[in-house]
Amino acid sequence: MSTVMEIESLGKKVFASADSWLFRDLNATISEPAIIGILGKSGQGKSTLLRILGRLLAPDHGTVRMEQKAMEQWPSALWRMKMSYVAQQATMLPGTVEDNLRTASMLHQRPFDQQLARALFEQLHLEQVEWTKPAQQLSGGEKQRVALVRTLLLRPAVLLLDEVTASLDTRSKLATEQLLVDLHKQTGTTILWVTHDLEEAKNNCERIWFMADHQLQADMPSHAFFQAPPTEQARDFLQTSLAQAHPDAKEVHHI
Ligand SMILES: Nc1ncnc2c1ncn2[C@@H]1O[C@H](COP(=O)(O)OP(=O)(O)OP(=O)(O)O)[C@@H](O)[C@H]1O
Repeated sequence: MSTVMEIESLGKKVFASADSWLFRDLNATISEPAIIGILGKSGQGKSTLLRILGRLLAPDHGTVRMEQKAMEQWPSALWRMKMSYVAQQATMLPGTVEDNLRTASMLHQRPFDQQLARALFEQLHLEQVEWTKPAQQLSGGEKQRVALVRTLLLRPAVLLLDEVTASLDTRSKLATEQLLVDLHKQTGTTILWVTHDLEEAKNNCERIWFMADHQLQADMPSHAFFQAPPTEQARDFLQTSLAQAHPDAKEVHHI
């Protein structure tokens, strides 16, 4: 099987700054389909990385290869269909829920798979949502899940998820996590999953990428990362995140 993705010396400068890098010299190879959690403090460039991978932003250095072909050699629409970004703040297109579902497929010249859309709605507890409803009237959590379904209908090889469970209640969050894990198992979809929820990363991700100090500091199996965080920043990050999640705990070693 060919490599899923290679990231080569990728860099992005801080806005309008000639020599300050948000991250630089980022290298990683995803040699087989996986669910990878991307962790790091706020402002490390996790969303920016996903947006570059999804070709919504250009890098200032380096490139990304998919199927051994550099991103510049791909038509951008085809790249975006194969490697698709789902934003934290879901943006609904004008029109109804059904318009939203159909438009994404239409734009990418894919037949609209109504059966799959219905099945995904059911799995994500969206079956009560009328397809004739104006999409702008959905709640934040409904928009987030509809945006995910809209993207899944394109059957991307790589899903780039930016805190997609952040505005969901527990039941919807667990259903979404289960759907993503099942999808990976059944179809071999690779998932790059930015999250601030350590339990979510620990329970669902096989590998962890940890971003700190303008670099990808760790790329390792999830259990190893949580059991023995490899750098001081990683240890601090886990301690701080756990202390925030469990303010009553006296001392937290690792989860
Ligand atoms: N297009 C861009 N070019 C350069 N810098 C950017 C760009 N977009 C965002 N930034 C800056 O990069 C920094 C990191 O933003 P980003 O949202 O990628 O971090 P993050 O790690 O995902 O943070 P959070 O966990 O809070 O979502 C911010 O200071 C932001 O202003």
